[in-house]
Amino acid sequence: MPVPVVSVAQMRQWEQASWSAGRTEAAVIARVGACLAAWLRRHVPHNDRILILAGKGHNGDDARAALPHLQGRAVDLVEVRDPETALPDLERALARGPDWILDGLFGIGLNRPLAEPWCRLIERINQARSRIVSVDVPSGLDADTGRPWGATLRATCTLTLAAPKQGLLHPAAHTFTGRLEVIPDIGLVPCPIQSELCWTLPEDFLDWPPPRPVAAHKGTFGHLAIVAGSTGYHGAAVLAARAAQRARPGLITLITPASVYAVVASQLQAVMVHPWSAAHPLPGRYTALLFGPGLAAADLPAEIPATLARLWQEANVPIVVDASALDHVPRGPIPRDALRVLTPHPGEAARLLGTTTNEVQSNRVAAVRALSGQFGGAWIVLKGYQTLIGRQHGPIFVNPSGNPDLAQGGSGDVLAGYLAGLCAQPPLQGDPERLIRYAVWQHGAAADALSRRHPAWVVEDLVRTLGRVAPHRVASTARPATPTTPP
Ligand SMILES: NC(=O)C1=CN([C@@H]2O[C@H](COP(=O)(O)OP(=O)(O)OC[C@H]3O[C@@H](n4cnc5c(N)ncnc54)[C@H](OP(=O)(O)O)[C@@H]3O)[C@@H](O)[C@H]2O)[C@H](O)CC1
Ligand SMILES: [K+]
Repeated sequence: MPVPVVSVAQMRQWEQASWSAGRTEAAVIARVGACLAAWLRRHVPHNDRILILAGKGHNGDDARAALPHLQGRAVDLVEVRDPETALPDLERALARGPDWILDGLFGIGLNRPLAEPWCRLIERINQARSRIVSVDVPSGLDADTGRPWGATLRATCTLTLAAPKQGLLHPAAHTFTGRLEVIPDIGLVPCPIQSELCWTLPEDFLDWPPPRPVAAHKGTFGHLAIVAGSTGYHGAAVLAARAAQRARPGLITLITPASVYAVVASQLQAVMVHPWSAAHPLPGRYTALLFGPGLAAADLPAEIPATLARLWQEANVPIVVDASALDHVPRGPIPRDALRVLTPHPGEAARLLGTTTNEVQSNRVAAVRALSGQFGGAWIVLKGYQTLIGRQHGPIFVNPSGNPDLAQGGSGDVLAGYLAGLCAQPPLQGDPERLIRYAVWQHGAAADALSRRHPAWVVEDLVRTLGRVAPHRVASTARPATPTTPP
């Protein structure tokens, strides 16, 4: 189950509900400590030195509770109840050159500006060349607003507990949180809070996609039609088709303008390729359609935008629209019960909304709502850091996977192809929300798996890795799943 994004007040409410139901603080803190240690054992090389900073509140208790689970590791603990008296101990510990710092100075209990000695201490820690892993919240950050209370630790990674705090998702907070990860199960009662924003967890996909029936054949898994590519952009069509293959629909047909037919067709084998013709039956026998990517050249056949506009308003099959094809989607109502998905990046979203990229980025949730509202309640995948998935009404899901190595031409084509390849499969069409969330998560998780192995990967590597990352439970003691070696 995805977890809600919560305010500090809501987190306190959840805490109180847990204590009222008989859960104890001591048990929760012990569990948090074990989870933090599990994360450190998984990510910190064995000979690296770890410094634990334990503050005066429960955030400090959490960090301290990791210690018993880190036997055999080089660990120092510094208690920081007062910034001035703790400074000599801190300096001694920093002189030992910790590779990692577990930050348990302040969590959601920080409720007023930090005095000068605290700010100096925090800046001193920032200057050390250690990777900082913050417990729950980077110390110094207001967990509601995402703004510093004077000074804030700059974490490489923030392990937030039970649910993300709303301030951590604020653009102003990103430089302090580093990569945001959620440790969902810390022993509280089931979350009593509902929220507009929900955070996708890898474990949401432990049982998804469902196993294939033993007697299934390629007809069981549908037939995707991709209309993509044009002069100068033929590679986008090839990438989308190859990524669609990784989703494993029964069949894929790629329809591409005659000007690039030969070059596109020569790069694909299992995918059937046809030159564009207005006479090609659409939706015909297809179980989903993808329009875009690469439909961008000035000499694009005029019937392609017209066909997209007609099908968008009439066809009963799922339609995914990406990249330059977004400009040809008609506003207004869409057929009831037919899946429609738009996958803009922030620049495309801004163009569709008649605003600026900065405006979109400053309130991404509002951009999703507005776009979906304009396009008949279609699903919107607003790409970028923490991709958002949602519609005009209902929950909006934040995707946790992916990293800056995805910022390269073609990665969007790959997402569109993979997503459409899943949309084409009748056994998966009954749960569009999970389908879209899975496609986005898998795309980011494949990038994360590649980046763990070597940073200089390219989009072609992404296509090979897509679909191979097995979802795992966060902060279990097991190692995270890594993809099998691409062929
Ligand atoms: N939410 C949960 O269900 C659980 C959270 N846990 C962890 O606990 C912290 C929150 O712990 P808490 O003890 O409430 O507060 P902190 O540890 O964040 O802060 C410690 C104290 O610091 C004081 N404070 C506040 N502002 C300042 C300031 N500007 N300068 C100096 N000191 C400040 C404040 O005490 P005061 O009496 O001085 O106001 C705080 O109490 C949460 O983030 C999780 O890590 C547990 O795991 C249990 C479950
Ligand atoms: K912290």
